[in-house]
Amino acid sequence: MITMDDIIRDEHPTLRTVAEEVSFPLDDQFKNLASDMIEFLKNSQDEEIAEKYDLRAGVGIAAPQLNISKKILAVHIPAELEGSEPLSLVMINPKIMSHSVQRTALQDGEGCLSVDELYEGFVPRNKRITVQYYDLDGQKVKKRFKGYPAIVIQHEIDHLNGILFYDHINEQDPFMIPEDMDIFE
Ligand SMILES: O=CN(O)C[C@@H](CC1CCCC1)C(=O)N1NCCC[C@H]1C(=O)Nc1ccccn1
Ligand code: NI
Repeated sequence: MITMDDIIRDEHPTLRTVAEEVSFPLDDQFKNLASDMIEFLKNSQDEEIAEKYDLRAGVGIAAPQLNISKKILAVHIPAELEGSEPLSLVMINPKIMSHSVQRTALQDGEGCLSVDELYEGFVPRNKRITVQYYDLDGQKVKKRFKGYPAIVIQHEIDHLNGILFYDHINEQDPFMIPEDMDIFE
């Protein structure tokens, strides 16, 4: 099972590396990795398991955070989460095909399981995105996302491109709200 010891932390070079596309048919190792990633997110959201294995609750994880520089990400947003639809999926070779001009940012900013320091400030994200990706069976999928799921997916796709959330925070005024951005409560 994946624990916090498997998650690399900032300054590790893999976090700043553009990950490689995965080829199909998918090796079993990547199928196993994908299910391990989803299992980690579920475990991290389970109070007892998280307590037992000292897991930090997470709603998304990308393979580079496990020092695997491949374009694989997992998202697991629980049904109980206020203000979001539930979402549980694995994306392989994801690409944002189009997005809204309108942007949004989480009211409390963002954190990252690979970043132990706190970076305060709004992280501007596209409000709506259309993502093309492959599922574990190699099926090509094209799907639109908005709201909290769209924010999580953008945070994870950033990891595949060596980008960390604080790269997006305005240095002069971390809490500035540009004209085209709203705050996601
Ligand atoms: O790349 C992936 N990561 O770095 C894990 C991150 C991904 C999210 C950060 C902002 C958008 C995606 C993550 O999940 N967090 N960031 C650090 C600590 C908190 C934790 C979190 O938001 N947890 C959570 C939220 C709601 C319900 C349950 N748990
Ligand atoms: Ni992260």
